[in-house]
Amino acid sequence: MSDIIAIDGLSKTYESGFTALRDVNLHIRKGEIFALLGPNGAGKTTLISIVCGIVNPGPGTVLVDGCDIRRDYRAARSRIGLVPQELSTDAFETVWATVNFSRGLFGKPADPAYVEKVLRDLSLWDKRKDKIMALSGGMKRRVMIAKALAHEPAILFLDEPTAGVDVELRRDMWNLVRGLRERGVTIILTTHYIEEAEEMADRVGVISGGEIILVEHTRTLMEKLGRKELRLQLAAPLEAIPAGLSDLNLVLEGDGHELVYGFDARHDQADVAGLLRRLGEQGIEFRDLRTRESSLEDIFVDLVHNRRTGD
Ligand SMILES: Nc1ncnc2c1ncn2[C@@H]1O[C@H](COP(=O)(O)OP(=O)(O)OP(=O)(O)O)[C@@H](O)[C@H]1O
Repeated sequence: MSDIIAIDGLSKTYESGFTALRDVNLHIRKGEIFALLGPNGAGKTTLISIVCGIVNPGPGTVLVDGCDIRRDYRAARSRIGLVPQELSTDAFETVWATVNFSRGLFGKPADPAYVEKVLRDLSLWDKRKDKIMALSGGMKRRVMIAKALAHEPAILFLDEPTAGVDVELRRDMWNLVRGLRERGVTIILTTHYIEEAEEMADRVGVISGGEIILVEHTRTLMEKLGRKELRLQLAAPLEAIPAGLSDLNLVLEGDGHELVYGFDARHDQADVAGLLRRLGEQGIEFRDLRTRESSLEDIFVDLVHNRRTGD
């Protein structure tokens, strides 16, 4: 896959003197779903806003489908649809007029059939004659997406697309994102719902303190950094881990009722059978056992935390 966005050596210091991005290098591949994860204030919106031409870039280069965002601003911008975090649209216009106007802004000829399809995909067709101000918050968000798609962009940025939206809209949103990807649209999203990134994204990038600290295939990341856990519900509570088992990575939880064995997903041949045998030798019985793999959320929290504490 070729790169549709190439960010190299990008930094950004706001007029206040605050440096929001430091030497960011990030290449997004054509047709992928890329999730940008980071704690509040990490620089996600700043990065997206620079690529979309809303915030002035600092040093470094950004190419969008080969177009330099400074030298070739209009061409670069025309490749992009942006669904911002905040709703911003002309409240007095109808849905139909708003979406068609957005298309016109990019110099695209009118295409009512295309706009109809976008509105239908977003369950907005019945609302096309309604004024935006008369719509519910969820419907307004759908309009923001329709606006972003109006000029048939090759790249769609979704900044916190599902923050505060209901389950139905979330589901529609992800169906839409999958449909767009099938048509070759590249999707970059920021999200606080890490399980969504885990489910949706081909690759994830983690940003913290204005620096990209990791970019990885979602699955590889889970395999590389994920941990597995075996949880045993004990028949009788233990006060402490028996000395004979102290060489194992065991933790007691639930007032001594639960024994947790943690091991690296990389070595998933970890000796579970050996552990169970040794428990038997110690006379420790259990009623139930469960395994759990760490989620992307666990991995993310570890990464950002380690970065902050310098581990
Ligand atoms: N116009 C500005 N002037 C000065 N500082 C700014 C400006 N815009 C953003 N910042 C600062 O830059 C940092 C990064 O902000 P940004 O909005 O990019 O983070 P974010 O990762 O999108 O966070 P969130 O998840 O909270 O939306 C923050 O500390 C913010 O206060």
